[in-house]
Amino acid sequence: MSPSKFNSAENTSNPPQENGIGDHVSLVNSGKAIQELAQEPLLHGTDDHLVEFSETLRTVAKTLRRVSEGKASALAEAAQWKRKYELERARNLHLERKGLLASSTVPSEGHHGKDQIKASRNFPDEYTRVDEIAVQLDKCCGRNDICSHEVLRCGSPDSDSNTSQSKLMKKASFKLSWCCNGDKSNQHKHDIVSFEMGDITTAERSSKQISLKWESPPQTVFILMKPNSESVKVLCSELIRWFKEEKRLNIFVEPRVRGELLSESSYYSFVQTWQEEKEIMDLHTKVDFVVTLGGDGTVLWAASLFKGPVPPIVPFSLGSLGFMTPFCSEHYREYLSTVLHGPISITLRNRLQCYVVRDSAKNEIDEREGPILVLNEVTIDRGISSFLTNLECYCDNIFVTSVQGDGLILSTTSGSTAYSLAAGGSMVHPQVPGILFTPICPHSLSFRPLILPEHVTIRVQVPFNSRGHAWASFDGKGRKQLGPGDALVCSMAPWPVPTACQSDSTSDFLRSIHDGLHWNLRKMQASDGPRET
Ligand SMILES: NC(=O)c1ccc[n+]([C@@H]2O[C@H](COP(=O)([O-])OP(=O)(O)OC[C@H]3O[C@@H](n4cnc5c(N)ncnc54)[C@H](O)[C@@H]3O)[C@@H](O)[C@H]2O)c1
Ligand SMILES: Nc1ncnc2c1ncn2[C@@H]1O[C@H](COP(=O)(O)OP(=O)(O)OP(=O)(O)O)[C@@H](O)[C@H]1O
Repeated sequence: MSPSKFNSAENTSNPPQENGIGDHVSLVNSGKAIQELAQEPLLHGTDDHLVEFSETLRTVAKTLRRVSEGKASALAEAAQWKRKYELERARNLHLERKGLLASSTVPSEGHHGKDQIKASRNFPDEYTRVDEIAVQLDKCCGRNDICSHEVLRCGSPDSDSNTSQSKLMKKASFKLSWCCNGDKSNQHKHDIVSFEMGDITTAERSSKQISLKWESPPQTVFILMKPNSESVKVLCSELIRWFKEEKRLNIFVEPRVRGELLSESSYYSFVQTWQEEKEIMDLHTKVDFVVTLGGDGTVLWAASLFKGPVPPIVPFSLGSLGFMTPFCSEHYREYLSTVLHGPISITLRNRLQCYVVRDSAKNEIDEREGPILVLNEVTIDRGISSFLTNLECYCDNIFVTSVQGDGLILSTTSGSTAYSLAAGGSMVHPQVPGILFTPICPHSLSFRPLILPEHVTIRVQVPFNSRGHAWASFDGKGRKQLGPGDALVCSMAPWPVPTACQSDSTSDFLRSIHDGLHWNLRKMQASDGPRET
């Protein structure tokens, strides 16, 4: 074997030149040398080492030849693709310029049209060329189906054609807005997203922390207290004196409470109340804020007095659980001074409005009776009946399911920690907008609770073939019997209950599930013991 051949074989392993053509030439040369080397007969001699060395060299030479052949074919293929790419691009350019020329000849297009006509005067030569190219293109990629029009166009680096391309590539514009079922007017429609280049982003979030800031000082307070509690009565009397003497507020109480106060002392004669039930309807127009002294039941009671808008409620805890009562009564002066001064965080608690529709009313909701508003939940159960309830449920007139069991709870998210929780429903932050659909003891293994969006209307119907009656109760009160054919229709009410927070909505919620329910309380595992290796 001659040293020159050694050298040429070695040269093939040199890094190829950057330039594609030079690269190719050096590959061809080294390829030849390799071929010669590979065809050289095996050395026959006495030295075994030399034979072994020669064989190794032949193997290396063969491998190098395969590599060089592969690279050459890859280069050829790349060149073919490049040409196809250029042909396709030229064709696109041609089509687009043709389009522009056509639009520029329309006289009503103003000065833009003139510019485009001027620019198009430079085209003819290129047109002839691109027309030729287009013919070739039809032959190559048109027939073989290998060019992607869109992909090539997006990847085009040609800055001249960028404007016209972006015109052709522009995304269709659209807008999103809230719309109400059956609402033909545009009254309740407004944009919910900001639209930028067709990308959707939320413009506002419904569960923001809400802050209340008084624009004029509050003047009237309504104090509500749970009945039959001596400690609550004592606190109520103390609070009334403080509001009157320190804060110069007008004070409203329930008629029962005013009677109790007056039986104690005539001092309380300034305390106001109402004579007739219908006056309660106007209460929200007279009262700036409400103070409740009791447990969650007193907050529910307070909310139930307001059939329309509800003033902000400041709930003091004098019960056992107190999910909705974050204020400790011992520090009432401090808390109430902060409330009077503002700003304060509030939780806007949604309520459900419920209508009982009798079969005899032919499915017509009697709006005159007004809805029953609930802060926690409406429950439809079997009452004292020993039969399984059978309730047909519809959501926006779409059949959801038949509840066969003890009943169904339709709960607000505030009520999610009450009866619904006991029936296996999830706990939900009170500012999450939604309606919980929780079965009570369903006679089915697969009936999991649901959470439906706030905007739906739910209808729970007692079927005509039902064996028994059902009973609806509202925040655990005011039971109404539902016979076969009767229904309960329920949707989100427009009047939420604003309750003052001790810190903020989320901290108060988390504190109440920790302190009230001891949620996920478990002794921490000791750090000593077995470890993963
Ligand atoms: N099995 C149950 O858990 C069950 C049964 C019936 C009623 N309730 C609940 O009782 C409520 C009526 O309350 P009440 O005080 O007038 O009756 P109540 O005196 O019988 O008290 C019921 C308990 O539920 C608690 N509660 C009320 N609302 C709550 C809420 N939003 N989050 C967490 N706990 C809450 C109260 O603090 C009280 O401890 C109903 O709305 C219903 O949710 C629960
Ligand atoms: N002003 C009121 N008038 C009539 N009933 C009321 C009034 N305030 C509360 N109630 C009712 O009294 C019951 C008990 O009230 P609440 O839940 O506030 O006290 P509690 O039972 O001592 O508290 P907890 O439930 O936390 O142990 C509830 O059913 C509630 O509806």
